[in-house]
Amino acid sequence: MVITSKVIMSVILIFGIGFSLLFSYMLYQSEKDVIMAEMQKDAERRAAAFTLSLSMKFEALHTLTALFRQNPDFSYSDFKNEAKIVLERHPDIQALEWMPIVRKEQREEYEQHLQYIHTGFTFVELDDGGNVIKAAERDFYYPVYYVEPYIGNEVALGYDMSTSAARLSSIDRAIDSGRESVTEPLMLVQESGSQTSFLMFNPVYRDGFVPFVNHREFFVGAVLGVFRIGDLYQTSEAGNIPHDVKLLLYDLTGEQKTLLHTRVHDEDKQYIGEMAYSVDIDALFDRDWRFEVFIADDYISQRMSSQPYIILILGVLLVIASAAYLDLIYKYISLIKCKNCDLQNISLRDPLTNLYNRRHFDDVLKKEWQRAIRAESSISMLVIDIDHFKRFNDSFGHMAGDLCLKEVAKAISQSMSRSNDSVFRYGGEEFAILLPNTTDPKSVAERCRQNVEALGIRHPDSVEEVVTVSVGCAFIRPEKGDDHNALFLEADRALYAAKKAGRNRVCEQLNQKDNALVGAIEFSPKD
Ligand SMILES: Nc1nc2c(ncn2[C@@H]2O[C@H](COP(=O)(O)OP(=O)(O)OP(=O)(O)O)[C@@H](O)[C@H]2O)c(=O)[nH]1
Repeated sequence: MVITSKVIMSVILIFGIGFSLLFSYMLYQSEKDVIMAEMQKDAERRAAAFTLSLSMKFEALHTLTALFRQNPDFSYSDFKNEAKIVLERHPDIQALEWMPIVRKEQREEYEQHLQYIHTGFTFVELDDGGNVIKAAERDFYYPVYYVEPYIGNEVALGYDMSTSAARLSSIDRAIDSGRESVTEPLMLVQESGSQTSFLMFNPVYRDGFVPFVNHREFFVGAVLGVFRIGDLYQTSEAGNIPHDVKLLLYDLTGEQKTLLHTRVHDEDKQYIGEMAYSVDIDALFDRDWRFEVFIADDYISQRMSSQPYIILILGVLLVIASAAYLDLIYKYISLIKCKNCDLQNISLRDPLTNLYNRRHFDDVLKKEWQRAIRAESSISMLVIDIDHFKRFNDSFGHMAGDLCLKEVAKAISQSMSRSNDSVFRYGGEEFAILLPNTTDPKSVAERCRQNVEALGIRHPDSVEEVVTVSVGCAFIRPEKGDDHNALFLEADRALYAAKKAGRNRVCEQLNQKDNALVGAIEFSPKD
């Protein structure tokens, strides 16, 4: 199979561009992986910062709780002083509160006790419409008794937490476990905006110890911290997020997934719906919180370097340049080959008639001779000579003689019907024709003779008054060891016979070994 330059070029282009694409895609992927890994590291760092910030606030709450555990009869002013110190360091805590357990019979005493600071103080609850009303009578109360800062949390003072299921379940957990407990996300009674909050209860027992059993019997109250999630989020390092990242904080405790807070820098951006990364917050005791990170559509493209594209463009250009260069080389080589062919062709042809020359005749005869031996086929030869050409030259001059030679050559060439028949200018006004695989050269010879005569080139010194040719032909089925010159000699002998018989005729030398007619001469129908 001959592989053309176009096929090679196509293969180079397809593979080269394919490899460039593959390589730049791999580079793109690895850069993308690095960007995603950095995003994950960043999310983890923010989650860690948020966790640390929460832990520090809880730690501060513990300090305040410790004071109550030492002295459960801590006064309001002592509480305010201690709480102020904590709040100075943690201004993002919404409020610090003391919530005693008050039995039915103690309610009046408790209410009166605080009325000297807050006139008209009473235990309160919310009605179905969310209005603050006086707390109904019940066996015991969990009222917000001390609150700091008071400003901004006025509504919370006296609020009976036992009326809120979310708060009550957290208080119960704290009492029974002797440990701090965090509520589910809820709306504060003092909330003026739409932020979600949570409370943290630190239980305090009589004598300051956490009892082994009967926790409820010894429970005297709880120190609690009130936290607005948005404020915590904003003040921690987690709040400072890049433009193209959206951070969502969820509570996953139980079966529900509750959105606690969203942090987004640029609301107008389009964020990919699928979560890019999530990281758990593990500072919240019995609650499972999680950050989920979403990235903008252009998050990766904006961080991506132009390297993969440069590699792709350079790769494609290099491949195209290589293919073009190769194409040039191919063209150059074929040009040289062509020139060589032309030169070779020139060296094989006769410049006057453009027929093959004598040198080439010898080569072709040897080859055809061998081929005929191998194929056990016949080979025929015609030898054609213009009649009285000397006279023609003498009458019309050498130049007219040349023109006549050209016309005769053309007429002879056009008499050939097979593509593998070859016409040669054997020398002077003599032509030789090789007819491979042919046993009847006489018909071709006769056609040549007639075609030349039909040219009608005027020849006053010829019998027919036009230029004619005499043709000698022969055929042979050569065998190994036979001399290839024999065929020409036989045809030439026939030509001699044709000349001798009066010219303008075909004469065949019957030379077949099979029918033993060697040496016999047979003339064309002209005679
Ligand atoms: N114009 C021209 N004449 C040529 C060329 N080659 C050979 N001749 C002439 O052809 C003539 C051949 O003459 P002869 O060999 O005597 O044969 P003839 O005159 O054709 O006579 P017969 O062959 O016996 O019919 C010579 O005069 C050559 O000069 C050529 O290339 N151009």
